[in-house]
Amino acid sequence: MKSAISSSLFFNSKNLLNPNPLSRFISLKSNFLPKLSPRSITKSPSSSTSALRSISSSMASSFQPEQARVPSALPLPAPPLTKFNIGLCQLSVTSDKKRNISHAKKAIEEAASKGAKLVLLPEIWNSPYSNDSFPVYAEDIDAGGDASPSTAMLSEVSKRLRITIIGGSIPERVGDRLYNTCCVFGSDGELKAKHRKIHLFDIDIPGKITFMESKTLTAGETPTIVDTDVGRIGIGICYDIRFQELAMIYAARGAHLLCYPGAFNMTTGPLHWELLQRARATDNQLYVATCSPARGSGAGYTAWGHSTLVGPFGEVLATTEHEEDIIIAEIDYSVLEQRRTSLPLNKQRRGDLYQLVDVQRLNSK
Ligand SMILES: NC(=O)CC(=O)C(=O)O
Repeated sequence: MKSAISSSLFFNSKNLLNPNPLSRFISLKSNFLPKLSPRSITKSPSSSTSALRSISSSMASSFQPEQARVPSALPLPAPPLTKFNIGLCQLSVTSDKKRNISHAKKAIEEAASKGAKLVLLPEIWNSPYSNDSFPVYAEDIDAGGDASPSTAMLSEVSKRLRITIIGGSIPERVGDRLYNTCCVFGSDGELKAKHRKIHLFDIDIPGKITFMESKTLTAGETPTIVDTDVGRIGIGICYDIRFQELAMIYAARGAHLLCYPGAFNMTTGPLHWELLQRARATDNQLYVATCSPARGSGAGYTAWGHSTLVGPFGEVLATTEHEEDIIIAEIDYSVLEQRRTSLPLNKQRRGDLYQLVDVQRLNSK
């Protein structure tokens, strides 16, 4: 792996040994709290009101937007490319792994031939999405070659076509553990980052959907943000999109774009899929791209489909229905600055009232 920010900038094994990773934050945070004199702590209601007034005036004077994210947000880096096309390959997935790999390869080639410089694949595109299938289809990604035909294909195609690929996800085997893993390949064919789904999808809505990824999978332990030829990209897999703190951490680390390979379902998809993408994009004023498998007939798990690109104002820029499709859409990072200038959320946060702690980055200091 070359330039995954998660491992190069922010990882520090010495600090991970700290038994209380939040201890430094707790002492930091106490500096932001208004100081209460013993006289302002009283049982009388009227005095409480005046104590509250004095708290709020002291807060107003300690307005510290730059402190709302701990450590403070990094400036948005200049991307190597301001404007480019992204390709979202909404693929049909079968139980034939060889077919899935050659099918994905053709779709990537088609997206590149239509001008995509970045291609995003769906969650679990080389295998059916089921706990029975994960162990059977899992690959040893680190061993590579014959042990991981899916990622060998991604590496070959990204190098040959000189494009960046966010390789959806596949089941990964590491010893006796299985992960739901997304591999990012640079335009030189090198594996730049590997994201293991951090939040496992365990859901039980009686009569609608029950699925327990934790029966077979192990959760990943690190956020993944990676510098590529097409900007700084934060990665999440499907259920990870529900956890806004992850997206906020990526934004604070200077992400231009968040990519979520995902396979929402027929119960949550109609209500939540687009809503969550637009929320992550609007709150963080960046691009969000998602890619789902196509809806397969007769499959045990029915994917919602609707792969989408959302802009930094929460606008749906491109989307599709549930069948197989390849979406080609333009990303223009100059819009990020425009949006952030006209609606400067980053300068308006109330660091004296609430804070987001990036535990990994804090520990690496
Ligand atoms: N499949 C997932 O990981 C998530 C999902 O379908 C949901 O959150 O709903």
